[in-house]
Amino acid sequence: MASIVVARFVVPVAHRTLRQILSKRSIAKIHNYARTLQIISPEHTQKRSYAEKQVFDRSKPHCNVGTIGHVDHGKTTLTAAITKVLSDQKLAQLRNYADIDNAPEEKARGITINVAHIEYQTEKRHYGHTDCPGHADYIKNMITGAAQMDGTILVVAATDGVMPQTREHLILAKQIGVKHIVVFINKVDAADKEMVELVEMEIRELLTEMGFEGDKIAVIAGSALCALEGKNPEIGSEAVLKLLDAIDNNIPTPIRELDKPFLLPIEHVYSIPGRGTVVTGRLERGVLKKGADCEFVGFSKVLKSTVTGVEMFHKILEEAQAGDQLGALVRSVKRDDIKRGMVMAKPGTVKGYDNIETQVYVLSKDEGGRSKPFTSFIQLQMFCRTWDCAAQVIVPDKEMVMPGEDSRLILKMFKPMVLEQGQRFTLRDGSQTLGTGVVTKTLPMLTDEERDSLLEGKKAREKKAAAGKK
Ligand SMILES: Nc1nc2c(ncn2[C@@H]2O[C@H](COP(=O)(O)OP(=O)(O)OP(=O)(O)O)[C@@H](O)[C@H]2O)c(=O)[nH]1
Ligand SMILES: [Mg+2]
Repeated sequence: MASIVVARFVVPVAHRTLRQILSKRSIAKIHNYARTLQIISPEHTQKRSYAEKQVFDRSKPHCNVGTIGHVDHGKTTLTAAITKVLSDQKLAQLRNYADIDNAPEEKARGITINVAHIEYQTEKRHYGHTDCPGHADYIKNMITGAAQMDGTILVVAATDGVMPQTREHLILAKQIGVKHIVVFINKVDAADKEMVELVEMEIRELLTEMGFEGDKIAVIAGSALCALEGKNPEIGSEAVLKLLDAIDNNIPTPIRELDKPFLLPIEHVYSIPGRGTVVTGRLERGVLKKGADCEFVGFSKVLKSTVTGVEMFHKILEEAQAGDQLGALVRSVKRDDIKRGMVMAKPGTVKGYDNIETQVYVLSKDEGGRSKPFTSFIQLQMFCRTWDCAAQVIVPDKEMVMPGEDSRLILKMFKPMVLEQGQRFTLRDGSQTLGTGVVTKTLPMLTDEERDSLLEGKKAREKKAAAGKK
């Protein structure tokens, strides 16, 4: 006991000193370890996010946006300018350029993501804004889900026009499912009017080429630097306000999870004598009511049933809402018919897939990933919601994928599982996490021959491994 008390006092101090020496990843590990030993309270490590939560204004709808675009086109300057213009109206706290670029300490599940998260409000909405310093960080961020943008601000400098990364960022945004874009043509203080018009035409053409509505997308021209420095209001602060207005009106507020059909990833299944089968889990979305028809989907199965009771902490509920940890009593299905990893959903709203296209960020060695590249036909374990399933990987665009790189991958799964576009998952290779990804497309189901060949390949590998052991 005494040692725990001493440790509670010593560790936070030691932590500060250690921080200067150790990498962020090792600190995260130490935190986890210390928390397991109960010598650091979760509050100690989460102090900052609690403070942030207190100021979170729930009276306005929330929307996540961010700045993308070619290097040096002014993404960070624009981010700072937005906070400057809104701070004049008491709707944001001013964040200087240096503040934003010096805040690379965000972490998501042990992966360090060098982005700055900024908060501001307009009259209409509350915003979370992600400014990504560089190309690789932006991609990693989008894929790992740390920045799930509901819409994005594409920044293009009038002095340069469309550049390779403008195009590349747009392709990625589209691939990952960002549907709403507004454009800010920046640096108009340094370009003439014809040039600005030309750049606007060029952007609209590019957007159309990429499958966006190029003619309709809002394009605002201005100067982030002027707005930040409080000069030339017509191209400075006024342009930024116009941009914010375009964001308010062109990026729809995402549908709240409560409005969607219910979905419960199953964690456990129990058989309760005299009552029947109960499934438990955290309701991912929607509202679950007693009496609702439901469907169990996963591991090649689809079973229909009805929810006859909903309970939370052993108390009966009329309905559960997204986020609730619940137990649901279901009619006429046996315990052995259902298993962890299946999904209980409103009938007809989800489907099993075994062939999907994904965008995956492969962890570098420093981030805990593998040190060697991999090629097609590697077999990995895919973890998603409460399930995991073996999958064979096809690398469609290149010879091999290096650690630290992102890549399009086709995953052929051994069993059809519930998957949706935009769903995040993790890929593991034995006990090592290889990468994290997002489902970008579901593809036609595997044929019987394809599935047989997957299984044969698995058997052959197992045989080889067994022979190796002997
Ligand atoms: N003339 C002029 N310069 C600008 C304007 N906005 C930004 N700049 C300058 O452009 C340079 C790059 O700006 P940043 O905001 O760092 O660009 P970025 O897009 O965030 O760059 P990366 O994060 O490195 O991709 C800086 O020197 C800015 O001062 C503008 O409106 N006019
Ligand atoms: Mg920047």
